[in-house]
Amino acid sequence: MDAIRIVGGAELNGVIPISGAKNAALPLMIAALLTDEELILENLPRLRDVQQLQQILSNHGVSYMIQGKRPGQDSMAGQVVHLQAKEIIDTRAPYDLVSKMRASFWVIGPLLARMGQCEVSLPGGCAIGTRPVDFFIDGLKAMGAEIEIENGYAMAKAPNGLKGGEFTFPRVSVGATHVLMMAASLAKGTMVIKNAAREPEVVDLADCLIAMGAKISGAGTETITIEGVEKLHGARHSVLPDRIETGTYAMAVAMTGGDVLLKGARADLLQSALDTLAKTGTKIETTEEGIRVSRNGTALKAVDVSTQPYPGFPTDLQAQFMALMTMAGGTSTITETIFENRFMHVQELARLGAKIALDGQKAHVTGVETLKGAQVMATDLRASVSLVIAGLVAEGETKVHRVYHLDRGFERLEDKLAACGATVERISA
Ligand SMILES: CC(=O)N[C@H]1[C@@H](OP(=O)(O)OP(=O)(O)OC[C@H]2O[C@@H](n3ccc(=O)[nH]c3=O)[C@H](O)[C@@H]2O)O[C@H](CO)[C@@H](O)[C@@H]1O
Ligand SMILES: C=C(OP(=O)(O)O)C(=O)O
Repeated sequence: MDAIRIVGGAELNGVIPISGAKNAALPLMIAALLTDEELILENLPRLRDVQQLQQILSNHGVSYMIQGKRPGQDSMAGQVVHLQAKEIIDTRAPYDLVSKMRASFWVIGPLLARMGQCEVSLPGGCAIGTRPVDFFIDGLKAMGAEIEIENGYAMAKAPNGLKGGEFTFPRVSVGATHVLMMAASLAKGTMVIKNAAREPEVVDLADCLIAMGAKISGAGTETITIEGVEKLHGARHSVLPDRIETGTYAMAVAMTGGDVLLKGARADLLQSALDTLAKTGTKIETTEEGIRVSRNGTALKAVDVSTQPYPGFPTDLQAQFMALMTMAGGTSTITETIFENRFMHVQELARLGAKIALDGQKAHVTGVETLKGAQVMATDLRASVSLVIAGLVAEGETKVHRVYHLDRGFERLEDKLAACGATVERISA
């Protein structure tokens, strides 16, 4: 299996293009199930999760056509993909496909709304906690669905169609907000979702659904109101830039030092993370082209952080920030509040010489003078990239194994870093 080999020590200087967001692309692709007309998505990233979802959707009958590259188009430009669910040929989302990726469970919303019934395997995804689906089930039940869990499948039906109503999430859930919003778009009457996720990806999905004819207001706030319509139509929508990829490369530059333009990045999508990074002594500037990140000679300061739903510091940047703090002056306390088991990178960072003490949901990271290269592997996507960030400054060679995690969510990671001066390559280990 492939690994990423890094020889630490080089500064990053240059330009890194930011891809379309994985966590927006996935629900947007799933929204294609809501209409028999064509949904055209621009700026879709080239990722394993996107490919995996393509397979799941084609199993339901969605045709998928990647528009050819235009002459002179930048090789890093996102794909333009045409999706069309003219007819839903299968309402079963089988274990083999769904178990590989959490977001594939989200087909439950559109399938139920359009077809009145479906059977969806309980999901898999990153090993970062138990990740139950109770909010999805309770939310859909509040819309009149009947759902039983049988043999590892959610068996869902809505014999009289889905209807509006009100549902308050016990805690913020991005996925369940996506699903209720999609389901309610085709329900009878008005659905009010309270304590909804405010993540930019929720707003992106709402924008696309509105372009498809949905009547949605309040996306990006705690209360979303959806007035159901009989039918949705085709639309063209561009996936927003990936705020987690942006934050990851910003932290990589903070770690190595240097000066990099994150082209196409939008600061408003990750202000809390950028503010935290600025406190470490990293310079952040917003330009017309994106975000410029630099650190030239200033020492890294230890900063405490606690993950929170948007607009707070994202859990998907926690591992990367921890990698950065391993080289800061002093001790930083990092608190994970979203997932109960998202510290799997700690023991791997320790292999590189990091000093981290775990105390329940808190990690106390005491900066060291140097990290030293080693063989490491991680069990999830963001944990894997945190090891790459540490490897960029570790003395000697670091090999990050299980690259498939990285390929789920980072498009051409090694090319983007190598173009800015890092010694990094993909090897067959
Ligand atoms: C593909 C995608 O967009 N994934 C993101 C999405 O995951 P995902 O949508 O799975 O995460 P949620 O926002 O649903 O999870 C938040 C918390 O709610 C809990 N919960 C959720 C649903 C439920 O039915 N019951 C329940 O208890 C979860 O276990 C977790 O502790 O948001 C997370 C939180 O920002 C990110 O880390 C993931 O990268
Ligand atoms: C946890 C993540 O993905 P997923 O929800 O698909 O497991 C992530 O993108 O960091």
